[in-house]
Amino acid sequence: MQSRGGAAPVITAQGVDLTFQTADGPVHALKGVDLTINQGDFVSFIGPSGCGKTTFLRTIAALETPTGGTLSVNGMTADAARRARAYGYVFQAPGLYPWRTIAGNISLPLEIMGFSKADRAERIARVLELVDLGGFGGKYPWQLSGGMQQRASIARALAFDADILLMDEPFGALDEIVRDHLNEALLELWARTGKTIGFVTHSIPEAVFLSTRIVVMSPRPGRITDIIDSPLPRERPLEIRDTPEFLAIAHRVREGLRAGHAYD
Ligand SMILES: Nc1ncnc2c1ncn2[C@@H]1O[C@H](COP(=O)(O)OP(=O)(O)OP(=O)(O)O)[C@@H](O)[C@H]1O
Repeated sequence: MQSRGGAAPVITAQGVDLTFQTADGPVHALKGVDLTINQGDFVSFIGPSGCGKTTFLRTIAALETPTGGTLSVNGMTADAARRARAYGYVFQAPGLYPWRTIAGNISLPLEIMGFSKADRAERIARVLELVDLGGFGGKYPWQLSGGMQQRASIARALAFDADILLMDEPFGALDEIVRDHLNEALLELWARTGKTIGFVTHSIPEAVFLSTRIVVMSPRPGRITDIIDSPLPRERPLEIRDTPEFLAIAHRVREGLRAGHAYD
């Protein structure tokens, strides 16, 4: 098995297939996906558009149902894990309600889940600190920069303290400097909380900088073509991106992407 260092498997996919039936015929979004994600792993999914990255993340979150294979999340079916609120999900766009303050946005899922007012206040304060937005709870989304809004959406996903965080290209729309800053902040948050993270990205440096494992995918059908266990230490300053070790992993990812790319 792929279990390493004694860490428990949290997400296990075996032969996962997902075929969408469309008016133009079947689309094989995922084909024979085998993957084990262990407790505390930071796993990035990288690959060209249409290789099934988002579909796989959505399948883990039970937002899509596989048409074949088995998938287990925290020892349950993905659907049971969703009902047990096993994960927080961060979408590509922050998706904050403009008529609610930042604290009000973070509060919303907690209200739906029935947390008491005092418990909500305590959780909101804690997650705002975690994403470095202490003091911004009373602001409205439009009063914050894009990077701050995305941090607020991460805080919302963290507020009910699930062990798993699923993030679908959360920093894709941000400029490089902001992205660098958020990458560092995310690593810090991951180190502090010990969460298991699944992260979709198009960026090779981002995948290599953040991950303990990099999953390279290829389209038509969407499948895994390489899984790279990173030899980099967990504590990573941005300068690590200039080291030969970093560049060697980036090279392997690039080669994997090139091999699976159809250029059409
Ligand atoms: N609900 C759906 N119905 C039909 N086809 C779908 C649906 N969702 C995704 N697909 C198709 O499945 C394939 C995989 O899509 P997916 O969004 O997972 O790719 P991706 O790797 O995340 O791409 P991107 O990087 O562009 O976000 C694509 O061909 C897409 O068109």
